[in-house]
Amino acid sequence: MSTVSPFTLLGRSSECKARRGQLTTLHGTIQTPVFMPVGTLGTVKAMTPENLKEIGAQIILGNTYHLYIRPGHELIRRFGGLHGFMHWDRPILTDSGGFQIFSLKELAKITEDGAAFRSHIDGAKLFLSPEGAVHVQEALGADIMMALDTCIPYPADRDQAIKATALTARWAKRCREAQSDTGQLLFGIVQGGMYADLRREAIEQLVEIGFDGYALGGLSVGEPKALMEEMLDATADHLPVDHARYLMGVGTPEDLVEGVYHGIDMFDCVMPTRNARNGMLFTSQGRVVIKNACFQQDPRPLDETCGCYTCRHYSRAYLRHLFQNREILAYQLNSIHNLHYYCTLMAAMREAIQEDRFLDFRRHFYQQRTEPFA
Ligand SMILES: CNc1nc2c(CC[C@H]3O[C@@H](OC)[C@H](O)[C@@H]3OC)c3nc(N)[nH]c(=O)c3cc2[nH]1
Repeated sequence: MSTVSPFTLLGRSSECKARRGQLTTLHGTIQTPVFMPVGTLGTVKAMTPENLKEIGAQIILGNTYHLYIRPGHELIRRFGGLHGFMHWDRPILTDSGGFQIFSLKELAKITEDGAAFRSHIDGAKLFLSPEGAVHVQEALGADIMMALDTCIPYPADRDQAIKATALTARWAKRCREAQSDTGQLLFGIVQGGMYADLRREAIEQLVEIGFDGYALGGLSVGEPKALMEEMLDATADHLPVDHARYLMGVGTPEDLVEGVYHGIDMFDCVMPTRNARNGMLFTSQGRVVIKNACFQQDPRPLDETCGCYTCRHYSRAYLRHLFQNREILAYQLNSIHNLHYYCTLMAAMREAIQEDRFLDFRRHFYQQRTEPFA
């Protein structure tokens, strides 16, 4: 497989580990740090591809497990892969399903060969080997594929973490060897539970195999924030400096700022879209719970400093009215705003790193907030 890294380091903060880079894929080059909206089932919920481009989304996520179960990767292949199927012509990253299979608990049986599980939809017996997970993602046409891993739950004892991390490394090698020569990128996933030494060992094993980028998995799985930060601080800069670093499933706006501070390049999280549908909106001053009665006659936009379509055209009173009536437009307008907030936050961090003023940016980011996000 290609040994030249598709990631280029463009700049680093002189005061911390924050870095600015770009990642070249078959469907274009991504400026990092970057937030990736989650589109598990081949759609970022309530958003059209045009909405996504307007809010600045560079790359979106899909999920192998879910798409493999329904509608199936062969159908999607026939429709031009995920790009053709969902009318998205920019990069797509697909997660391998390691997390979903781990979430199935007793519904999944993990062996050396792979993961046997029952469909959460109709109970059908299914199986995903590391090779199969790669072939499904090749059929989906993902620009960035993820190795099939076993995500370690929190808490997990050291012996359990050792076993799962070793299996993940053996599966990673099989994934790398199963790849066809399509130019699609493959990232390895670092496990190791909450044991920094196991994580550093896992990094060495994955770097030995050689991947196009490296993800920190097994975090944001219910551990205390301080523990996630401890793992980040102990491992992020043990990842190869000339490869992209992806922190899976993270996080709140604060998590993104702290992740960039620790040298992470890529993030994904369902929070902006899921919270949008629950009426929890992110603003530069902190969160707005739109159903609160205090917004009933509030003529102001969600965020006076925001330039998104929602903030340019609608009042808090109207957004509250839509949400209270469970109007479909509520989910669309709220999702546009929250994803615009996340993508704009990332663009501001890219600029701050470029101008070597990231710590100032980080201080100002916290000063502005009237209350921390959940
Ligand atoms: C939320 N916290 C979190 N997410 C995580 C995900 C993505 C979830 C996947 O599931 C859906 O989001 C819930 C999305 O589909 C996402 O991939 C696109 C992980 N994926 C893998 N393969 N391995 C991990 O160790 C892992 C850890 C996570 N921690």
